[in-house]
Amino acid sequence: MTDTVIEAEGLGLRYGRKGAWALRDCTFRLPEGRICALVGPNGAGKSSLLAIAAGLVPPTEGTLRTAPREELAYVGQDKPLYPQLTVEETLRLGRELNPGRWDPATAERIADAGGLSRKARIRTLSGGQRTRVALALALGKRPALLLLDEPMADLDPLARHQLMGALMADAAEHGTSVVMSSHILTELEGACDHLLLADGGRIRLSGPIDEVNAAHRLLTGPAAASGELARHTVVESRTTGRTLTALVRPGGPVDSRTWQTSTPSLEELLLAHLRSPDAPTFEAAEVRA
Ligand SMILES: Nc1ncnc2c1ncn2[C@@H]1O[C@H](COP(=O)(O)OP(=O)(O)OP(=O)(O)O)[C@@H](O)[C@H]1O
Repeated sequence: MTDTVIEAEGLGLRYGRKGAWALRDCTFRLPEGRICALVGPNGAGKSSLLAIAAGLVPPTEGTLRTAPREELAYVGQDKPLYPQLTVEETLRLGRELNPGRWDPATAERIADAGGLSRKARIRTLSGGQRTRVALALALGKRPALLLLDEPMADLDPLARHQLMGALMADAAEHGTSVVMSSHILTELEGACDHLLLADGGRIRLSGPIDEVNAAHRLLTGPAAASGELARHTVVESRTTGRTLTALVRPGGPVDSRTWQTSTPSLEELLLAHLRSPDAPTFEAAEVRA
């Protein structure tokens, strides 16, 4: 089994003693070196999970084991930078705070690619420019695990594309594990190789994207044959006139005389799960404990 960079067991979090559970019964494993997409609707618990992994919030119940703090970098939604410092001073601070780890070339490459003046004060930067400086600081730390909470939300499409490319190249070169939450599926598809779907505080899909995809099929066939679906795990099924379309996890061979089958796109797969909150969870064989 590959080494594990995050292992959560029965993880739960509630804010305040009487608050609702933001996370509940989360058990999953993330193998080292993956680029993991953490997706889910608003309020699913993505930020809460990342905050626990970053050591910012203790879980209310259960455990999460991960890399030691000095090997973690976290970029949250509110990028806490010192407004009065310049870009250059901020990077210098990064070096001072991470003795023995700091990689100035990487940090400067990420910051400079945005055309930022190193003399510019943080308070004069736009939201997207601050994001770039925060990512430069995070990558300059040479982390074993990079935790990113909606990192690209305030970047323009060109900057997003460029920064995502730089991030992926850097992670591949150094074998960095990355967990990245986002609502922009196109940003994740192609860039990520591992998936965690959070929904209602639970993890509903977990595993390598290839394996998650391969476990699902989209079936189209006559509505009258709906009884045949009983042998499969049905995530979602919809009937339009006499035609039935279903997203299933096949429990055996699918009869090709009755059903047209195709592999769902990542988006189809995620949307079908989100529309069907009661569909059984899926954990790829590779990440089962
Ligand atoms: N500081 C807080 N105090 C109280 N409740 C909170 C706090 N932060 C989050 N919550 C609650 O915890 C739940 C999970 O929130 P969280 O921010 O982790 O979700 P999310 O998946 O990151 O959402 P989004 O996509 O909107 O950023 C929500 O119901 C939210 O209202």
